[in-house]
Amino acid sequence: CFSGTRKGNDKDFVTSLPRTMMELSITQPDDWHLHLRDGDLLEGVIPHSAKHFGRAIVMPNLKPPITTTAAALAYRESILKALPKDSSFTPLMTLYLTDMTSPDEIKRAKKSGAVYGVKLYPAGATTNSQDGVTDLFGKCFPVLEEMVEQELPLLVHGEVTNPNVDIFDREKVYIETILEPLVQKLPQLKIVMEHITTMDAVKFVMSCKEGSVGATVTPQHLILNRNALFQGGLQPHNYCLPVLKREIHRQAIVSAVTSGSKRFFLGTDSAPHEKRKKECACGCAGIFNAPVALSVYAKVFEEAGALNKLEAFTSFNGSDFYGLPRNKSKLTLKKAPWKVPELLSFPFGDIVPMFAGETLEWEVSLN
Ligand SMILES: NC(=O)N[C@@H](CC(=O)O)C(=O)O
Ligand SMILES: [Zn+2]
Ligand SMILES: [Zn+2]
Repeated sequence: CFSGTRKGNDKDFVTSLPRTMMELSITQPDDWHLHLRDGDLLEGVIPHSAKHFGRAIVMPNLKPPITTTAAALAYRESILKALPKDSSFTPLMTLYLTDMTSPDEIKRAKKSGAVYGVKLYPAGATTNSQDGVTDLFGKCFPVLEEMVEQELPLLVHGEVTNPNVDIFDREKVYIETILEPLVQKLPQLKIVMEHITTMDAVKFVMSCKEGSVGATVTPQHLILNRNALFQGGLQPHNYCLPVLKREIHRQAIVSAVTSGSKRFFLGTDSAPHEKRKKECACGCAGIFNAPVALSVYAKVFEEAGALNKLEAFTSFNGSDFYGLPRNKSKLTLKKAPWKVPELLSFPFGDIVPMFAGETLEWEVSLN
């Protein structure tokens, strides 16, 4: 049971008035890894992120990808236009790194004030990564050096694409063959290892200098293991990349984030695809978790007995890593059951959210 009062003391953020009405007041979270898409899909999904999160690092893997500052600025405008009227949600833009990206583009990106990171997709690793990097050290080194100069972090989808490497080992091999050498060669480069899925990633991040290498962690990689892909039949809505891993890896990630380490922060990797593109032969990778993400994180921290560490993970560590001010506003999480919709229907089609139709225990209460 929890004790404390809501107001008066910053540390007393948990209240247990009646036992059934447990509430947690936290600084408004940010989402440091988000896919907002574009067009109709953007308009459909953005309210779900804007409702809970103050800011988000917006991934650039559109078709075509956001490879220039000009494209990032235009994308930012379309995001702002798609926002609900009273929303103060702030999109933080990223550039999609290619073999052809120039150091000048990095300078422009920084100068724009709108771009907060450069995203590295190994070519072929994930959704819309076909224009990604084929040879990081051979083709992108001058750009990486310019990023050090401009203090722009490299955001990494850390998986090798070699078909001979087992899909469950792709993150580990990426760390060994790319990330460890990269940190050796360019120790001043800030790196975010995105959506980590293995104990190997936890160890790697912990082995680096705090503040120079961080990691985002998704709800799915904290609460599901790879059994969830096949439970009672093939489960396309639990399919994302990097793919879910063994239970021991999930436990290592839970330990890392609930330890209170500043190196790990919230990044949902909410990645909507239409239902018909998930429930088909050759379904897309990506889980639409924006509506449930905060509920899931709260449950994971509660089960680890670490609710007192939740706020740092959701609302402090990411902004501190990026060198941005923490949010000022607050958000309340209430321990109360709520049912996740089975389906979100839009004029253009349907989207199935993570945990569709299930009852979750923590509800975001919007005052
Ligand atoms: N995570 C996913 O499975 N999919 C993401 C891409 C990504 O983050 O790798 C997407 O854009 O759909
Ligand atoms: Zn990715
Ligand atoms: Zn992603």
